[in-house]
Amino acid sequence: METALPNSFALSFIPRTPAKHAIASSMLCCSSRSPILQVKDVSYRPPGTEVNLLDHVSFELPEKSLGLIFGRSGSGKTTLLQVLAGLAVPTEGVITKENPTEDEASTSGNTGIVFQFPERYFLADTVLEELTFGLPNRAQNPLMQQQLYLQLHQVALAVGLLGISWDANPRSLSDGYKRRLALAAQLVRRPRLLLLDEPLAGLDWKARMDVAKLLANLKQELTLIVVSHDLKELKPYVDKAWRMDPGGRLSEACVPV
Ligand SMILES: Nc1ncnc2c1ncn2[C@@H]1O[C@H](COP(=O)(O)OP(=O)(O)OP(=O)(O)O)[C@@H](O)[C@H]1O
Repeated sequence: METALPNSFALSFIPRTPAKHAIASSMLCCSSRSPILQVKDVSYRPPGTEVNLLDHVSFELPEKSLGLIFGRSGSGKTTLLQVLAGLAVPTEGVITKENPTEDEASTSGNTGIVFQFPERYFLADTVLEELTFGLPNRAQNPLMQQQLYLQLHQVALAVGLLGISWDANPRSLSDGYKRRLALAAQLVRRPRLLLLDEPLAGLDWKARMDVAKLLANLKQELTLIVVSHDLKELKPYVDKAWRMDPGGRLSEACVPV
């Protein structure tokens, strides 16, 4: 079933530049852009423990690029994403994120995180509710409501969700669409930096290729850090890559495939 949107919304929708043919930027090209994220000497030790899970991690990432973090299981990749998202506080070091300008201000800070297997945590019974869960209630204000619809449409277009009904139960979608929905639920909040933990995990071949291309397209609009073991699929779109070694030591590296 086609996605139903109010006519007033359809008329007011002005599409963004189509993001169909994203080209992986070279590292040289990226280095001329200003960093949106700078991480300096960050270490992390969980409260009440003696073990450092991150050991003096330093790196920076230019805006509108895709950074990949790979490495052995248990080396600290997810821990780094949690620290970058503000879910854990570094024991040492500094994380600097470029502030959004006023008109770009997001609804929930400028960093989004998509956890591994995000569809396991769907909260709502319809696609629309899942996308808008936790957003401020705009029902009483027609202008804000229209802005929300515009935002939803742009996001649905960007992640390829327009072919499904807003009323569908998120759990009834295919695995690929579930992953798109989870991604869209973050994008609706308009992050400038999006962190993704194993975005291709558990997907079949076709869905993996689709989601990898989708991430490449998204970097025309925002900056992405992806933790993944799926190097082959992501390599064509990676601008910068780092290897995490056991003990939470991060170093810049080429993608080894
Ligand atoms: N709160 C905690 N206290 C102590 N150790 C922890 C805590 N959280 C995670 N760890 C340990 O820290 C290490 C790093 O975990 P993390 O999940 O960041 O690794 P990872 O590289 O993402 O692994 P995977 O690729 O398997 O997802 C693991 O050995 C894990 O058991």
